[in-house]
Amino acid sequence: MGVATFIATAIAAYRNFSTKSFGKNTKSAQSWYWSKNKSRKSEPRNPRTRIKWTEQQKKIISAVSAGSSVFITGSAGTGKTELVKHIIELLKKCHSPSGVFVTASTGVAACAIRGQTLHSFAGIGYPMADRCTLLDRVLQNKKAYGRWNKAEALVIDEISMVDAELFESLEYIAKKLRGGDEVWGGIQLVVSGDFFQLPPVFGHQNSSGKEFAFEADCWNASFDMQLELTEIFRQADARFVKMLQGIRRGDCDPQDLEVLEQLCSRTESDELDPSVVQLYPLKEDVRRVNEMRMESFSEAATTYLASDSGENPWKIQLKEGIAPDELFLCEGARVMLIKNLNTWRGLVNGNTGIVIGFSESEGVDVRDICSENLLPIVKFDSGPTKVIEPETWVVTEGDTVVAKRKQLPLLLAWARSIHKCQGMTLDKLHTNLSRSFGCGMVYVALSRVRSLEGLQLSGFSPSKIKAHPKVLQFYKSFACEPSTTKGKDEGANKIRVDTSGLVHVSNTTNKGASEYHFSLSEFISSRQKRK
Ligand SMILES: Nc1ncnc2c1ncn2[C@@H]1O[C@H](COP(=O)(O)OP(=O)(O)OP(=O)(O)O)[C@@H](O)[C@H]1O
Repeated sequence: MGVATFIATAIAAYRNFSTKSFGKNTKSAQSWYWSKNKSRKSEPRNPRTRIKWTEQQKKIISAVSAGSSVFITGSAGTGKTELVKHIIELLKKCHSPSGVFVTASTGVAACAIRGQTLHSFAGIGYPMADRCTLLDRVLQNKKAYGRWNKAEALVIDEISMVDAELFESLEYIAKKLRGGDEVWGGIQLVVSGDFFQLPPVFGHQNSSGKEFAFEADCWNASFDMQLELTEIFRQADARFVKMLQGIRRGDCDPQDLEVLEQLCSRTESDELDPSVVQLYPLKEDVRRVNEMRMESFSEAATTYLASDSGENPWKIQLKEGIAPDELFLCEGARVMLIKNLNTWRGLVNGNTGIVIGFSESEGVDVRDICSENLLPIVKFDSGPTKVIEPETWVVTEGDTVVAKRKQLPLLLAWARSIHKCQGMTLDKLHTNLSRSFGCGMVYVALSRVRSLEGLQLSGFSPSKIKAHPKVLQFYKSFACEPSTTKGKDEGANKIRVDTSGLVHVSNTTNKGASEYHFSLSEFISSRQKRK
């Protein structure tokens, strides 16, 4: 009881502290274009302080405060990353800050939580090898050895892209280096991600046929608690949430399929709106579309070259992160914000807008990234207009900043790859899924957008919706459905397309269940006839 009260008081004190430390930054407010008579005094407090944690999120916060290792999972937009960011601060208060290591499976995800990639934290080098070789490499790497010994807590975000072999090897290394029999050598683990999203990039089966991290022998022993967050914040429309839940599990019922087909035909008949972010499965399509759009402008572009400090391999991670090495902008360029600047005014990661001009940089000298010392003025689709100043991305090792990148928090936004959109929230998107491959890709693409109204589709076919059978099996242990989902409609057809392209239509009523099988072409032509 005493401990619980202490923890509750500590959390409350921490929240109070973090509330006070927010909203102090008036620097960015200076570059606002104020609407007439608006007093800066009326500027509302940063709403990040207004996040009201759900009971599930609170449960996780309490468990972490009590020293438990947790696995946080849940659909896209359930607040995993938001929660992880809060937990990182909490861990730094529970442990010594230098003993808390923040990592993610990819550079983009790592930069989003101000951490480093799991690979670079571990110091295991390349190429992948058996666990004994990896351990040898760490032993020869003084800094990596130091990190493993110093670690009191380890955060791993976007776990879906970490394979079983890596997870097992890291646990082995932790145990060997730190001595004793405790799993992960006693390190408190906070792991987050959704296995229905993108699988490991170089996902290969090890000799025992394992792919996903949850297949690692040590997976269950690694956690005191595994919890699936079920309240979705990104989308409010129950119909869209239900559709996304089906797609996440590799299903799509006839009504949803009809909606998706309508979205496709609407897009085909419309000229592609350049204000809409285009998501592509392949990088080459992203590059082609962005370059093509930039070339259509006659004026010369202003160049912004990222300014990096620190040493390799940390600097290399920044290159793999979200802020680009080079950014070419001109009036009319479509851009997307890649940092939260002011949540209250809707200037958050993923917001899109258009460059309407450039302003001589007065307060801030930006000659290190732009020889012309110019800053772009962006008119955001959500309304506000703002001069965009450079931001800094850091790689931290424990509490030490080991590399920094200074760049504008903008990307050309006509097109983007699905792999680099994980974690994003978009108002409008167009996704061309004709070259979609593998499991989870359709789900990741579609779940970025807030509403069906903001979604345009092309190249879609039901066979692109894929969920890995092992992932489906794994999630059977998390029994509950998202709370905004109304649950399975009794008597409604459920459609599943298997990897061979065979369509399975099942119908479950309280009188029993039936299942029918069609080839994809039979299924599509029968649906066209129905129309
Ligand atoms: N308790 C909460 N109350 C209100 N909004 C929340 C809460 N938790 C998270 N959010 C908001 O929900 C949105 C989605 O959160 P977040 O990006 O953390 O989701 P995620 O589960 O990590 O998604 P993804 O799997 O797509 O990366 C964010 O705008 C976040 O601020």
